[in-house]
Amino acid sequence: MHAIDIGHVTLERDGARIFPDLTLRLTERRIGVVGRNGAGKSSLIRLITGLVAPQRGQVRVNGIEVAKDRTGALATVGLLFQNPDHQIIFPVVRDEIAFGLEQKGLKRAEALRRAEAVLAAQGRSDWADRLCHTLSQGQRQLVCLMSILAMEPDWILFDEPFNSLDLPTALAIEARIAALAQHVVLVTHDPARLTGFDRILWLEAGRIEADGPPAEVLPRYIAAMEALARDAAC
Ligand SMILES: Nc1ncnc2c1ncn2[C@@H]1O[C@H](COP(=O)(O)OP(=O)(O)OP(=O)(O)O)[C@@H](O)[C@H]1O
Repeated sequence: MHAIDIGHVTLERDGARIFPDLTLRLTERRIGVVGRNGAGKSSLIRLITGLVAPQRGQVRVNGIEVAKDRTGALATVGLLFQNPDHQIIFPVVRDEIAFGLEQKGLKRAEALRRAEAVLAAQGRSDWADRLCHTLSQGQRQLVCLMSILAMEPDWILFDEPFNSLDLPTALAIEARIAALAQHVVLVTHDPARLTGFDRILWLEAGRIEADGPPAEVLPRYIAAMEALARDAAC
């Protein structure tokens, strides 16, 4: 069963209480997360990947307690950061994609073979020997996505993947996300990217302000943000 289970989670970081008591069960294929700056969206993503551990409560993804079983978590959940340069370690594309597979225990030759298979599946075989820093930001983001796809996780999380991309590149990344077979959780400030999604979570100061289908949640969210913008303009 594909499910993210967050049970009575309290999360504090450096003394700041981010989630006082969060309970959520997520099973849909396409889940969008919206909210203002500081609402807790990135913290939620970090909890689901197991990069931060809650002080109280549990986070399980497909039954794996992600903060404790790091190997299980890496095989189950992949995270695409907003900035590919926070993710890319290796100079050459093929090595970057193979790295996670080697971490997973694959022999180097097999990891490289799989990296090349992922590049071929994405129509990017010619990138294998490219230096990552010679690719554009959108292309580097695709390298990060391919590194995740190589790991074959059941869930892929995206933390504001469209920021600092031009419109055609953002649309291309959106189309790639739409085509993924995996379950997706996508954090974005742009509600237009979430219209076809199954479920939207609206976070507000560490609480769920609204949770439901896009047609129900997004118009309320947009209206609230427009009201805040009007107030700020006065
Ligand atoms: N390491 C930390 N130490 C202390 N406070 C933190 C830490 N990380 C996040 N916070 C606080 O937790 C709250 C939620 O932060 P988070 O980054 O999850 O929000 P966000 O919704 O992703 O915001 P943004 O849209 O600006 O990226 C904020 O008030 C932030 O200041």
